Amino acid sequence: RRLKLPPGPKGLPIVGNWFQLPAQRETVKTYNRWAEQYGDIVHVKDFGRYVFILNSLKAVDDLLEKRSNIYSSRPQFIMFHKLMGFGETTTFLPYGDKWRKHRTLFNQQMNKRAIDQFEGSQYEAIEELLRSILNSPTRTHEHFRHMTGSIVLRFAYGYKAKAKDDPIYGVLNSNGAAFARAIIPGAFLVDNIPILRYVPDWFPGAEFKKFATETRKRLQHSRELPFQTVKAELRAGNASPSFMANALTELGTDDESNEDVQAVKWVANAFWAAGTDTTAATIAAFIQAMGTFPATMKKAQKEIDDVVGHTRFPEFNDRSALPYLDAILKETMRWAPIFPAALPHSTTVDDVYEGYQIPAGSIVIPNVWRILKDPETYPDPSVFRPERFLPDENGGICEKDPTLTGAFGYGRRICAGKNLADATVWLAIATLLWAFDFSDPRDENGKKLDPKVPPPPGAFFAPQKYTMDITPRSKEIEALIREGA
Ligand code: HEM
Repeated sequence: RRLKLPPGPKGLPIVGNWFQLPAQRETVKTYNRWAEQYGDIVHVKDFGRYVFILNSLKAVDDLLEKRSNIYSSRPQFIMFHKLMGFGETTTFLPYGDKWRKHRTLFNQQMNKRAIDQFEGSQYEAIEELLRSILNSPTRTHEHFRHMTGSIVLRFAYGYKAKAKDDPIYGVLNSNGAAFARAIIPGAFLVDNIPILRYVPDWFPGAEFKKFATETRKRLQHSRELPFQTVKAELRAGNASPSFMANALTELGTDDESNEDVQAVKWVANAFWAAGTDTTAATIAAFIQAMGTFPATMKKAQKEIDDVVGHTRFPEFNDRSALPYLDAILKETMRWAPIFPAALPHSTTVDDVYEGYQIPAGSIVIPNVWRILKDPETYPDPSVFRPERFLPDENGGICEKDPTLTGAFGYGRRICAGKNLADATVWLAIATLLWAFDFSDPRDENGKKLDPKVPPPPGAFFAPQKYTMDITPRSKEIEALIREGA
């Protein structure tokens, strides 16, 4: 404790830097400004909590990767984690046995063989996407969400969503607004003045308790409804293969007092919560890049035409023959990382790094945006250039794979669904490039989009709403899309 803390902006007594913390505005801009001023590791204080922002690949590698045994917990907030109940989801569990159980369940379902079993539902979802784009090309964002949502639902529960307005979406999304509000540190006073959680519900100013109770109820319903459906199907012997059906069958019980059954329910829910918008946003960023960089799009389409032609849909088996597409996938995740600051980690014991103290319980935030836009690692970072990930004339690849340097996070908390995300995004890239030409992305006022993709205001990169010209690449392809495979 006698060691100094890393440099950072000066705070006020008691509240620390609470007023300067970016909440949902200017997150990356604020972190970058502090990085310029104070260096690779910046310290700020949020009331009594120590917060460290890591601004370089070296710092995240040294701490979140090499010391991941002590940098893999999550900060815990009273409102979000305890009162609303989000603290039980895989993503926000503290490091420990419960979290390990969740990750084991994830790993069993996220290996390549398990994902391959769901290829059929991925093909169905992508074909529906193509037809939807043909019919209403201005509503791509909605189509992407339905596509990724239906894949995740098939995967998690064996449920086949009928259309974009399937009632299950309403149930699973019912907490979106509450989540977005509560995830902002300090959004509720009770987080910084914990004793407030004990004020009676009728007390003036205690509306947060009602808000928390309602959120908790909706969260429980979104876990229960699909669970009860799969349970009934299993008992009737007509359950489709899915994560939940397989896991319950393996456990040999659906008894809800069993801890393992509870874990299965939460993990299935995390598939939805963590896997739908993330994947859809990545695909939206990809077509924005294609519309903005037409030479790259043409080059990729030539590669696909040579391997696939216009008389069949691309398939996963084509992947090894399409190296440029893999490079496009990596470049999409670098160019527009959808979690510009990943998710905050926290430390479980006191640590020392480069002569600075990092107390147990500190919040540690990786500045992913800065790392993936560092010109030392990725020259001309704002340019979408997949070639950076292909072997150069000496056969070496000089630029680091962004799926390993931040786009999926770090260490033991690295994205639990990255194999499914990789498969879905790859299939979307291959099939969309095979099917359509994209051009002239523009915002809602018809203004051309900034090709440099500015950092998002908050902690999640939801590509801004845009439209673009989307046209089928040939009559044969259009006919195939209308017919289906
Ligand atoms: C392109 C799509 C996706 C991206 C870019 C992405 C990115 C991320 C990132 C940055 C994190 C935080 C890692 C950290 O804290 O260091 C994360 C965590 C997580 N992701 Fe993903 N993700 C994607 C898709 C998915 C999918 C499809 C699923 C599941 C079906 C999923 C499940 C999870 C879970 C459960 C966690 C929390 C892991 C933990 O805390 O142990 N993600 N993801």
